[in-house]
Amino acid sequence: MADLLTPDELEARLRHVGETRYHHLHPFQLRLQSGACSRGEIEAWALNRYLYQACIPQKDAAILARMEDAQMRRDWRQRIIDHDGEREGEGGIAKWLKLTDDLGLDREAVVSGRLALPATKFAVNAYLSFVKDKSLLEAIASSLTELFSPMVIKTRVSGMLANYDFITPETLAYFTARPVQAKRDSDFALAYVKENAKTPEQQQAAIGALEFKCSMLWAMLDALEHAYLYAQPWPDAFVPADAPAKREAAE
Ligand SMILES: O=C(O)c1cc(C(=O)O)c2c(n1)C(=O)C(=O)c1cc(C(=O)O)[nH]c1-2
Repeated sequence: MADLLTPDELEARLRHVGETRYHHLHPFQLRLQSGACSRGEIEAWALNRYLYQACIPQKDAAILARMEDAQMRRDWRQRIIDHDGEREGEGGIAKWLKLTDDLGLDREAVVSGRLALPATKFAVNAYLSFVKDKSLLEAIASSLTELFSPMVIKTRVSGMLANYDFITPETLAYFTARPVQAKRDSDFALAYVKENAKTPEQQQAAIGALEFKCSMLWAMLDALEHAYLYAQPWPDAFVPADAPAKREAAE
C-alpha cells in the first residue's frame, strides 16, 4: 500500500513521470528536432499527428460532460474552443491543417485518416476511451502531459526551423499559441489533481493516468519510427516520395 503523499510530493511524483517518460526523450522526436528526419518522415509525422489533434476536442468534450460543477465546465470549455475555433478556419485543428497543407499533403487524405498508421488510430482511441471509462480525476490527470509540452515544443520548433529549409515560422504557426495555452491548462489540471487526489489510491491513479498518457504519446512515435525508418509501412499507409530509396538501402 502506497503512503499518502502531500500535494507537493504528489506534484513531484507527477513531474518525475514526465521527466522520465514524456515523448521529449523519444528517438523520433530527437531525430525530428536535430534535422535527421527525411521530408517524408516529417510529412508522415504531421499526417499521423493530425488524428491526435482532431481527437483532443472530442476528449475534452467527454471530460466536460462528466463535470458537475458549472465553473469547471466554463473553464474547461476554453480547451475545445482553442482547438475547434469559434468558426470555420480558426483554432488549432485549422492551424494543424496549415502545417499539412504547407507540406503538400492532400487535405482529404489527412482529415480522413485513411493513410494513418494502425497504431496511431489505436493510440488515439485509447485516449478517448480512457477519459470516458476512468474516473474524472484520472481523465483530468491524463492531460498533465501538457506540463511538459512547452519545453518539447520550444526545442522542436527551433530545431525544425534551423534544420529544414522547407519549414518556415508560418508552417509551424500551430505551435505559437500552444505554450501559453498549455501552461494555463496544466496549471488548472494540476491544481485540481493536487486538491482532489485525497487518498493513496487516488494519488496512485493520478500518477498512473499520466504514465498512461506518456505511453500513448510514446506509442505514436514508436509507430512512426518503425514504419518509416525500419520497415515497410502498413499497406494502406501514407508513402512519402523518398521512401523507396530508403527501403532499398535498408535491404
Ligand atoms: O507538441 C507536443 O508535443 C504536444 C504534446 C501534448 C501532450 O503532451 O499531450 C499536447 C500538444 N502538443 C498539443 O498541442 C495539445 O493541444 C494538447 C492537448 C493535450 C491534452 O492532453 O489535452 N495534450 C496536448
